[in-house]
Amino acid sequence: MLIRFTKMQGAGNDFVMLDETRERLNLTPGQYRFLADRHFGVGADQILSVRPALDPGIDFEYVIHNADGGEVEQCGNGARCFVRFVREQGLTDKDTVRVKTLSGVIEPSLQPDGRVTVDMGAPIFDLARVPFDAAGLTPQAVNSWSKWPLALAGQAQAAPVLIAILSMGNPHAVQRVDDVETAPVLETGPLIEGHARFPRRVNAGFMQVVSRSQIRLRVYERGAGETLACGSGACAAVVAGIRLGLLDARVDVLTHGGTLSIEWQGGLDAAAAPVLMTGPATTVFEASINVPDHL
Ligand SMILES: N[C@H](CCC[C@H](N)C(=O)O)C(=O)O
Repeated sequence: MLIRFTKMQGAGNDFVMLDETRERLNLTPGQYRFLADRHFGVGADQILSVRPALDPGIDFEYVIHNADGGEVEQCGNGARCFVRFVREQGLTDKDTVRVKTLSGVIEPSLQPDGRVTVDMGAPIFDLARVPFDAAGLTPQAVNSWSKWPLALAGQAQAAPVLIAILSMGNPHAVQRVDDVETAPVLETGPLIEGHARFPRRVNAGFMQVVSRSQIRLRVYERGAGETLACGSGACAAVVAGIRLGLLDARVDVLTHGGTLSIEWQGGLDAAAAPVLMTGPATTVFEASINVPDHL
């Protein structure tokens, strides 16, 4: 099947964009994996499909598949690329679009400086909705925020202590490290991602606090491995830092792929405040690829 696609990236988190507004491609998980494959396909962290909205007041639907072929609920960097894509493809003339994903509605907006701001909605702290199975675990209570030691199989080093388990529509487990460059991201990231206490697996964030307005972040993503940036992961890390009293409301998140600016006016008494993320969204190239039919 010959498929036309657009390759995009947001802070180095890269995507294959598919326009399904006129017809569904009905791809299989194996075909999504093929598109994401950096040797046999196009190469991407996620495949993002644009579909017509079915609900009034919603402009588009947005379907996200990780490189492993699994469908997921949210993708922050992808949301920024999404709005640039629908504008460049002439699918809308709006600067702000309302987009429905598996986890709800988000609103990416094109900014005059070329960056894109996304209202990512409010973080979700209810562990059952992350989901996280806390049965038998006793958190180390810190203020009103719990720290969760997470025993990892076969690891000699001490169990990492998660300072935050929350959902940005997709699941995140955040820990604080002294130096992201020496943190065991590739060793413990996969063990956290697939840990049995996360029934739908999890994105594992490693956050280094530089100042009250700057962090460095690496994320071992569910279904994609370590990416150059993770938008929803940046939101989760900043929310965690603010809740612990380590960060102010506006934080620059330095990732290997670029800088994301996150703002959250939430806190212990305003947890329902939305998280705003601003960052780049770039079109790399457009092309077509022949996707094998039986994958
Ligand atoms: N791997 C993530 C999806 C993409 C998240 C990331 N690309 C972002 O920018 O939010 C998950 O399985 O939830």
